[in-house]
Amino acid sequence: MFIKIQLLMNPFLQRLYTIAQKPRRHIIGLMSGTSLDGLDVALCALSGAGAQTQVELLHFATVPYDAHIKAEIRKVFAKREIDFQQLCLLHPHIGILHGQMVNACLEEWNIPAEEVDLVASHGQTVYHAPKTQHGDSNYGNTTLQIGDGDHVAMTTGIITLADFRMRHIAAGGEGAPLAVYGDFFVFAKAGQDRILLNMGGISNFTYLPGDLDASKVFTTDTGPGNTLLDAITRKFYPQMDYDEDGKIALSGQINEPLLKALKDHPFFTAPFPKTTGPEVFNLAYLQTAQEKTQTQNLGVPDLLRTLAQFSADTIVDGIKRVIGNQAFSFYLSGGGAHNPALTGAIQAQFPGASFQSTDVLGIPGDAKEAVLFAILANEAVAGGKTSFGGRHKVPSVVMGKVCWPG
Ligand SMILES: Nc1ncnc2c1ncn2[C@@H]1O[C@H](COP(=O)(O)OP(=O)(O)OP(=O)(O)O)[C@@H](O)[C@H]1O
Ligand SMILES: CC(=O)N[C@H]1[C@@H]2OC[C@@H](O2)[C@@H](O)[C@@H]1O[C@H](C)C(=O)O
Repeated sequence: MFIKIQLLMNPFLQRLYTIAQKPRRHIIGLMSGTSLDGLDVALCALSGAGAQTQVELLHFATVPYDAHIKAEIRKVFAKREIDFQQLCLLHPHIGILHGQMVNACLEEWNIPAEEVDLVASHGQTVYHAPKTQHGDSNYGNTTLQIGDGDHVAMTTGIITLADFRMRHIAAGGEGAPLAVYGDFFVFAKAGQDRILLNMGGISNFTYLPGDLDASKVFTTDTGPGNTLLDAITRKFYPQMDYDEDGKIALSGQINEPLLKALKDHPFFTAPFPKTTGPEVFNLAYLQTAQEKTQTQNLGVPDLLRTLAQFSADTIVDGIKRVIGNQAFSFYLSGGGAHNPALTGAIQAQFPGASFQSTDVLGIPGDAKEAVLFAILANEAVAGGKTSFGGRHKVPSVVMGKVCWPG
């Protein structure tokens, strides 16, 4: 006599269980960063987990935000005071929009949704407030990403992992930078001390020691990347999103008093690792520094050149103070890697170091952050065993909440 034991399991949980056991998973990583340029969509094939992770980027696209949605997001972006209804409206709306953008990419790439195991959705950061920044001793670290994961899952029909940063905070981190996990799993190389430098709206770097010791891996934000450069470009040239190839900046001169005033903020003297955002480094911040130095009438080229030097100097200072002045191998990513006003000013301060894009490591610099979220989702379902040495700011946790597509 046979007794049929039927496991009572949510079929989606069963699907996830199967996905976790697959030797190779197809995961779409989504990132919409602080520059608000659009949604980065990276379809990756992943196998292994932890330091054995293998990732192959199959397809990548940046789906641009139209002017309307950019303006809608800006209403609630990095501001202390907002219309709360606007925030609530945008939360599911962006989830649906991101889901639709994924569907459009899959159609374009001629890939049925059934061939994708997971979507890993970062969402849109609207407010980032580590304790060191908000300063209220009654409260801890916090950050808010909108673009609800359930709506991404329902729109795509694909199990979605979302809201990655909260778990990092719950485990003692500041919610950023998360890049360290993907960087260590995929880009660490025995015998080579590497710096992975990402210059998006905000800049961060990961140090990967050549001895591959996870407890020595280090990551931090350093301050602005492009955020102030973009804000000034948009202010004076409303038809431009950014100073392409740093052309305007490179035609200007550095204003030393303004540069000094810009660096005069407690973020830069606070201990590492740390994180920040456009909540601090915005046009009001620049205006205060200009008022202090009476440089309100500075021409746009000089302003941009000074801002590029400000980003570069604070990146260099962070690396030199935390890791040292060795002849590292630098691998650049993020849109700032395309700006010679920024990269030139950094390279000049590390003579003898090698500078390349992460493209040479197989992951294009523009795709790296979206790929990171695919790696984090892979780790959430199939990994979770790497110890980063009990440091609370690099907690040894897996991240991402599971959202079912039905
Ligand atoms: N050719 C270029 N010349 C100069 N700057 C560029 C160029 N291409 C991109 N950028 C800069 O890169 C920015 C976009 O970078 P990226 O997409 O890495 O930022 P993000 O992911 O939105 O930000 P974050 O990583 O802080 O969340 C643009 O807004 C612009 O400032
Ligand atoms: C809160 C937030 O969205 N921060 C972003 C931003 O963009 C760069 C820097 O600031 C980094 O800290 C982070 O993103 C990347 C993906 C990270 O967490 O590593």
